[in-house]
Amino acid sequence: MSAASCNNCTFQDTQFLAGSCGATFTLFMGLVEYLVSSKDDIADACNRPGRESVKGMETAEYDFVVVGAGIAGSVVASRLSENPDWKVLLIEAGPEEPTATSVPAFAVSAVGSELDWKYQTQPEGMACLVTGGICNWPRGKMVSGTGGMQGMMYTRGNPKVYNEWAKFGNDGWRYEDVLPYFIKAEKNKNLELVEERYHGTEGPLVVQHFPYRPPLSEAIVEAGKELGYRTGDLNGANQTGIAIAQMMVDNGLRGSTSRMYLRKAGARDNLDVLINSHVTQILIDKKTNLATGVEFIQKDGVKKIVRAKKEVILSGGAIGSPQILLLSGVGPSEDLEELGIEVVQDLPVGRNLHNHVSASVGFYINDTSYETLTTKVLQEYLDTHTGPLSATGITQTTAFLLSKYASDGVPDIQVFFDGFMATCSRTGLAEECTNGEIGDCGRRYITARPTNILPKSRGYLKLRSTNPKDHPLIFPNYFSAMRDGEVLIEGIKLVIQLTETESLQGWGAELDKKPAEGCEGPPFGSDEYWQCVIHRHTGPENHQAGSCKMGPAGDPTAVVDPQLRVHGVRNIRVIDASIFPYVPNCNTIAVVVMVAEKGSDMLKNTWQSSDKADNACHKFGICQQCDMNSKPTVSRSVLQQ
Ligand SMILES: Cc1cc2nc3c(=O)[nH]c(=O)nc-3n(C[C@H](O)[C@H](O)[C@H](O)COP(=O)(O)OP(=O)(O)OC[C@H]3O[C@@H](n4cnc5c(N)ncnc54)[C@H](O)[C@@H]3O)c2cc1C
Repeated sequence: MSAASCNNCTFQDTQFLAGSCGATFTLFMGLVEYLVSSKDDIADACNRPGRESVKGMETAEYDFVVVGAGIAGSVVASRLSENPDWKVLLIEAGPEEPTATSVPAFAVSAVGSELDWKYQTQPEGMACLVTGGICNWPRGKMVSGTGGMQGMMYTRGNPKVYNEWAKFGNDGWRYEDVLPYFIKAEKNKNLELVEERYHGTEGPLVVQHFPYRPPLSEAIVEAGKELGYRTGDLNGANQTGIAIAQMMVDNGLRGSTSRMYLRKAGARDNLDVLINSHVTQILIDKKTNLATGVEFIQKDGVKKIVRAKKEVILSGGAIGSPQILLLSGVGPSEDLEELGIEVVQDLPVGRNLHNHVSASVGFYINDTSYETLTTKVLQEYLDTHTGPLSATGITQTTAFLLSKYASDGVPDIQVFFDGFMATCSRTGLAEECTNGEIGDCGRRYITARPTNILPKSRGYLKLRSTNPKDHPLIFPNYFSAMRDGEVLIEGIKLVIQLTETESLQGWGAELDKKPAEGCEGPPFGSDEYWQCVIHRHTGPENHQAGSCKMGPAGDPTAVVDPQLRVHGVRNIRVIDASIFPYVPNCNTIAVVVMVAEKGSDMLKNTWQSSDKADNACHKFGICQQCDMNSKPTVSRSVLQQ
């Protein structure tokens, strides 16, 4: 940790970059981190809202307590605090968002560091076999959440996905209902590249192309076009196609929701942001099933509680939110009883957990250029926020494709590409190759990652113990639906076709035919071979969802209702990726932000009218008991007086 300063402002800036590339690179990467963190325009120290303690917090009368300052929580806390009459507390387990996460090229560098919860799945029979069936599930533990360690790609998924959500009884979640919230959140700065009627220009979330891209990214788009795919807006009327994706980035800096929403709201007197504080449970009155606040442990180990007059909002993500509910007695009764936890409400919390799944296909290209993180590149970034450090190499190119199993024109495959990322330099010298050697770099190795984005397999999580610091037991059940593997193998074949196009042959693209470790038996390229690859070298992906599923009261698989309120418990909502009935066929952040915007409006609608009614109650001296959802039972005519 070091204190970063801007004029007279300071904050505890967590250093993670030096250790992110292995021991040989520590010195140079440490220097890079020091230089980046010293820049006031990147560190933004004066606008950091996080505090390790808040004076008078325990006696403070918060209206709302929001748990988790990740993608969703940062949006919810800033939207709620727009009402100056409401006092809002946002609690985050990790530290402030480190400065070096702002640099796009270090998109995923915090993975594996102390800023990562480092979840691991229980051994699986059909996935990640090369590591004993255990898959890594990185999740961010810092202000910005997993938003501080992700690729910044902005995609919304297919309109039909939301129409399906609504078909399950989720009124108000059709595409036409959610589109206004995608638009509300967005400030699109490349309108010339998109179909305008689907995009917003007034929201906090800046969306545009990175300032830089390596020429190969354009060649990949051309390859897609040769195969007959369209390019253009992948978030408009037609999702299928290949394009340089739009990204959440502004002025060459990562566009986390903490930077774009929370820091702007941070100066408000009615918003407190408490960091390094791990929420252990929600306080629920067992007689009334009413949530009254939360319990948490601070960094020094001291346990505290804080009260919420109106609601507790869980935005702890697809692992954190169900874990907190389970610790609070909300979950499958048989699991809770096994651990001796008193059951408040029997609900399928932690079930329906699922994720996209991918495989990696490597190929060589003719490119003798050097490592892109040189001292010159660093200087360019520090001066103008442009150049290779302001982007994620060819990872900014993506494709949404249809396998032969796709139905209704909804893409079931997304392809990501990895390479040309300006990270992990050993010396920063201009002639350094990607492997850290000095000299002739020869050919360059890049990978494509076809991903099954409409998986059918469903897993679950449950508590390991009653200790809130213990990670839950995670069982993803990858490939338990056979079709998931078949779709993925189709994706691999589509990627190979891409490399055979004139456009990529111009780069000398050549499939890496060295058999993957443990898959030497079957003939290379046969379905049997790819089966082996996907099971042994599974790409476990990072779009975990569904563990507090949204559905109407009659749905036995639902945890929250279409207003995001936990069934049968009063004054708790879940607002994050865990509420997705099923994960949309795209990267998940744009969707989480949409859910957070919509959830914030639901909270405002509930409580602004309730406040009005309360005022009317007091004015006319006729206060009555509140009903289940805390709407005062006061007659309309009184409100209209
Ligand atoms: C390597 C990687 C790359 C990715 N790339 C992309 C991409 O390019 N585009 C995209 O759209 N998506 C991407 N994603 C996915 C995306 O980051 C997540 O879907 C998104 O962050 C989920 O948002 P959330 O608000 O649900 O949870 P999170 O962002 O994870 O936020 C949850 C927050 O709650 C906090 N928390 C949890 N438990 C507690 C507790 N007990 N007490 C206090 N605080 C708690 C956490 O510390 C965290 O800050 C990527 C993810 C990863 C890991």
